[in-house]
Amino acid sequence: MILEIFGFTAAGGLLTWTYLDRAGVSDSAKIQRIANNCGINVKEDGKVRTIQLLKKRRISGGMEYVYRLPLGLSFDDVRAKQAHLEDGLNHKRGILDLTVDDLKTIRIGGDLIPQIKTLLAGKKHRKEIVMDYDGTLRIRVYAAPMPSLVAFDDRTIDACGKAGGWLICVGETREGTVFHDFDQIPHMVVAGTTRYGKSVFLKNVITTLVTTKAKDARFTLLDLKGGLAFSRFRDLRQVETVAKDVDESLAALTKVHEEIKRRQREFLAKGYEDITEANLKQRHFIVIDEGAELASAGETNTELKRKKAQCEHIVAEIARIGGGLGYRLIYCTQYPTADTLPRQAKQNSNARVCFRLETDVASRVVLDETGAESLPLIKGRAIYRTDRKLIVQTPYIENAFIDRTIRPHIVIKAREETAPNVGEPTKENREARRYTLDIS
Ligand SMILES: Nc1ncnc2c1ncn2[C@@H]1O[C@H](COP(=O)(O)OP(=O)(O)OP(=O)(O)O)[C@@H](O)[C@H]1O
Repeated sequence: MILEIFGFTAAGGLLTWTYLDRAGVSDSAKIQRIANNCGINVKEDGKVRTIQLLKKRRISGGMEYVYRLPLGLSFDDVRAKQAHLEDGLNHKRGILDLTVDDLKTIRIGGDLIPQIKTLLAGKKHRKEIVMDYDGTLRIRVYAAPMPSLVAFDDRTIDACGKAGGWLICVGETREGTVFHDFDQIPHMVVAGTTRYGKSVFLKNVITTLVTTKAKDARFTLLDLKGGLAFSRFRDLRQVETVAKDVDESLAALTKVHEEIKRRQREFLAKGYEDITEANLKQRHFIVIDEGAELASAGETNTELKRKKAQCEHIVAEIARIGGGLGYRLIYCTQYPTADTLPRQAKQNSNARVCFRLETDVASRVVLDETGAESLPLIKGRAIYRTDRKLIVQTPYIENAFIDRTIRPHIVIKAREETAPNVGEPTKENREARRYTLDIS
């Protein structure tokens, strides 16, 4: 039960509540007033014109208001005032999400005021708004915020497995769970400022696919943040490499590139158009975190610059031709700029998962529009952009859960201790490569 109150007064130990069932009416009037007061308007022929309400409807968890924008006002102008709209809608008002069971916890014989204060403290919500523009301005007002924590558990993996395809769970929206199918959209860009959930999201993806596609998934993991985030996956049967620096990344990418070229020749010779026609079940994921470390622009060391440029070239090739051949690129960065997000990777990645970013410029680099800079300061909150744009709370996966889940897939691997050279083995690098048996 959602009770909306205009405030409560405690008089003589009694609490007076005003119950309201016409939130929609008052919110539309408020939006109009806030719009006028905070400058969501333009002047035309001496008259002030603002947004004009066309219609409204109930939606799950709130109301949607549809407006016509006056000529000369852009969606960005309105979005810049999102905080004004939200604060205005929450002015002197709170939403209490109380259940009958909550009320039953109050001990009538006890001191009522402290009990009620404690109960209300945990139950007060702010209204949240979400805005969209599709020729008309849509403002959705939700009575309660989205969940700020969604747990990743066995049910998350089961839901992906049961649905078939190469599904992973992107997160929860207000309307339900959103999945991404890597066979429908092969490549993905993941971006977001530090500590908002990129690595956790990548771990969600790997853990899911290792479990649901145990036989067919393969991974090349480039962990340029020092190898810490992906090291737990190192000994999985499905994992080819965990590269930790530019040299190791170049070696791993070169190997993938050679495979791609080989497969391309094979498909050409056999007349297959793509992986589906070739009826190959295997998919090879190349996961790069942090992509900016491979950017050659700005690198002052000549040798390193050359290696990074080679890496960039291969990443672009994977993005351009890899999809149809069964290769999937997941490119992750916290510093999205034209230099750190290669054009081919971006153009060929029709899925973007974008956590909060510092600026609207960075948001445009990733999403081609602003928005990521105004996501709330909530870890795991992201925009999932395909042909549509959804705000999701990505699931939080615990390392202990990952370790338990992937344990059956761990194998004994011969680990290469040094791989100084890339490409065809020479006498020197054959000698330099030694292997140790790693028993985990
Ligand atoms: N989906 C989530 N739900 C709730 N909390 C999360 C979620 N994802 C991440 N967090 C929290 O945020 C912390 C940082 O997450 P993560 O390591 O994924 O950040 P990151 O974006 O990869 O940061 P960096 O770029 O600095 O490596 C986690 O340790 C966890 O506490």
